[in-house]
Amino acid sequence: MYKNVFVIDHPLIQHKISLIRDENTGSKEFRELVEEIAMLMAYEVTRDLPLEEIEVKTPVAVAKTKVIAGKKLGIIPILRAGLGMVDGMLKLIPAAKVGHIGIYRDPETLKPVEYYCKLPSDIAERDLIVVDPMLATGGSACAAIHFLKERGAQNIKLVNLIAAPEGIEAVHRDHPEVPIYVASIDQGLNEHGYIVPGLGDAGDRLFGTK
Ligand SMILES: O=P(O)(O)OC[C@H]1O[C@H](OP(=O)(O)OP(=O)(O)O)[C@H](O)[C@@H]1O
Ligand SMILES: O=c1cc[nH]c(=O)[nH]1
Ligand SMILES: [Mg+2]
Repeated sequence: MYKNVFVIDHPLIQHKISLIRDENTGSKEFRELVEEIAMLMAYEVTRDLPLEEIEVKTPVAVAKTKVIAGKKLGIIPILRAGLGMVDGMLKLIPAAKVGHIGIYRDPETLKPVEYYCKLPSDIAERDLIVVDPMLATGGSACAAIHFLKERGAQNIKLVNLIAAPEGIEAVHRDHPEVPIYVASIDQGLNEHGYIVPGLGDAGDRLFGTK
């Protein structure tokens, strides 16, 4: 439907997305599920990593076999809610470095407000995976990607669990080359800028606030 958007419809991911949508799912289970979904999504998001051939001596013979070709990766969670996806991603790509960008959405204006940034020093040489469970208006993701580009990042992917069409369109408008990986594209936004049906406030549900 959208160009450069990958909806990951694996049954395990879809099942777990249904569980985190449920308002009766508590913080402990919500956190565990977000981590698991992030790990499963990492499998798809890393599908295009380049390989190189090496030789490995097995107990029987020398095998010509493949390993990932030394790509440097970075995982960039948008705080707070993006933190919930980091450990799941790191389980599959443990050598990745992690850079944090703190952004919250002003509840009145819905505009992103930046409050923290700590990135690996070689950010410009890394392929970056920006993670945040929710893509609503797209303001936070667009700001984070803009911030990374200002610091030299050239190869950026965005990974969200649930996206609204408005957010996808905003990212496409501002950063058309950035592929977006999502588990669901929902109906849209309500008058408070929440994704419908969505799952509510991902940060609050992860950390038990509000
Ligand atoms: O696409 P947008 O309209 O910008 O909305 C999405 C943002 O809103 C949420 O963060 P929130 O502002 O609730 O901060 P938090 O993670 O600290 O709870 C979410 O985790 C995204 O970062
Ligand atoms: O539905 C939404 C929208 C923005 N942020 C969230 O956590 N949830
Ligand atoms: Mg929040």
